[in-house]
Amino acid sequence: MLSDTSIAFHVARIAQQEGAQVALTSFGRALPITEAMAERLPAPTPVIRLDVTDRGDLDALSAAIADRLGGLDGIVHSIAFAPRSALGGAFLETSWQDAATALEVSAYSLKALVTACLPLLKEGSSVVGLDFDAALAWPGYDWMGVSKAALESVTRYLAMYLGERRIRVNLVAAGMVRTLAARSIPGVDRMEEIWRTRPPLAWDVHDPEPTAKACSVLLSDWLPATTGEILHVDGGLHAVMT
Ligand SMILES: NC(=O)c1ccc[n+]([C@@H]2O[C@H](COP(=O)([O-])OP(=O)(O)OC[C@H]3O[C@@H](n4cnc5c(N)ncnc54)[C@H](O)[C@@H]3O)[C@@H](O)[C@H]2O)c1
Repeated sequence: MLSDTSIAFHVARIAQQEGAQVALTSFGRALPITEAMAERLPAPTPVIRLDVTDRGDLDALSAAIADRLGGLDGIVHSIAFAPRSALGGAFLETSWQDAATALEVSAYSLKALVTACLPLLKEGSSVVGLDFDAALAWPGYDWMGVSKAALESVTRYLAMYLGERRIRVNLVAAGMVRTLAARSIPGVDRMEEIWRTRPPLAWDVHDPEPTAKACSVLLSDWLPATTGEILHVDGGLHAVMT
């Protein structure tokens, strides 16, 4: 998480209010920011270093979690990144290298994170990722949109391969939430306008709570037979043509 607008901040807050113990991950220059944000959460929250593209960080992850929390019942993947050239309308010019960075950090990382944590995950564990509806092409979302389509597919494959261990893997496809990452997408004003005017249920881009609550439900044992699912939390926008 990069600020108290981050979706992950609110997932952590609600999970703690519901009785969960939570650890956060962060890396590089964001690490001290995440540590400062952790202080604002209702309960003590360790921060573990993790760059999802760093093999060493991934290899050290399960031992660090076991050390700080003693075990693991759930994972929230709230991670995405695309280089500037992969967003904002330059889709036809984006190099493979920049597209590959978006795909690795935003989609392959779900597999990397889950397998790194696998020694700790047990029957009934739940993995939840943050998605942005990839059934459509969005103005300016470009290779991040392609990465979300990949994330949706990675989720279905993880659901298939982890089902026999009774580990669930699902996504929350959220509507626009005004976070630092969202504000950095060129053309985001047009996207926000879509959410201000078109969903059947009124949608507030300043309110991450509906998204965070849905993550908590998927983390809990209230949906024990649901996996490989994409739960839309977007005011119903995905379902209508208005
Ligand atoms: N904000 C929205 O409108 C919206 C809507 C739907 C889905 N989402 C998704 O929600 C998730 C969280 O986004 P957010 O809007 O809260 O923004 P955010 O900037 O708070 O979260 C993105 C996080 O990704 C992390 N990250 C980037 N590269 C990483 C790497 N190599 N290793 C580890 N972590 C890395 C950043 O540190 C940051 O904490 C993302 O997957 C995003 O695509 C956001």
